[in-house]
Amino acid sequence: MDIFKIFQVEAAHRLPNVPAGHKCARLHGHSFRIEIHVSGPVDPHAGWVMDFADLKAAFAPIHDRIDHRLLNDIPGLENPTSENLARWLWEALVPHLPQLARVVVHETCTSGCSYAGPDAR
Ligand SMILES: Nc1nc2c(c(=O)[nH]1)N=C([C@H](O)[C@H](O)COP(=O)(O)OP(=O)(O)OP(=O)(O)O)CN2
Ligand SMILES: [Zn+2]
Repeated sequence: MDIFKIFQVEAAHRLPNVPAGHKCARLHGHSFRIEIHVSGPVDPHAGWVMDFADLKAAFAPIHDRIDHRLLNDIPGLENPTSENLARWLWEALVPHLPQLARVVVHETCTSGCSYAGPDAR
């Protein structure tokens, strides 16, 4: 079964590799909505895959690294597209959360990215 928790991150970015004149080359900010999904069996006694609180605790140090930051300043996020942010989040989180199944980055209300790890297409 797959469970998830949603986190809100306020952050600024600019995209350095877009074509000349692209609006996203300018510094701007987003209220990123980030879904962290884990999957596994439902423990028959607890009745859950894992405690949502443990999921929140695993994400907390990463939230601190990106919230109210300029993403371009963070090593590995020099080109902070949704795709690169999703991959960066995966790599930061998976050592602490081996049940990680998917990272979804909602950059705006209408745009985002879903990443299920390097073994998925
Ligand atoms: N594949 C990607 N394309 C774009 C990314 C990205 O990370 N991956 N990022 C941007 C910009 O950062 C921009 O902030 C978001 O783009 P967009 O969805 O075009 O933003 P709008 O709010 O203008 O969208 P509308 O729904 O058209 O109003 C650009 N592209
Ligand atoms: Zn943007």
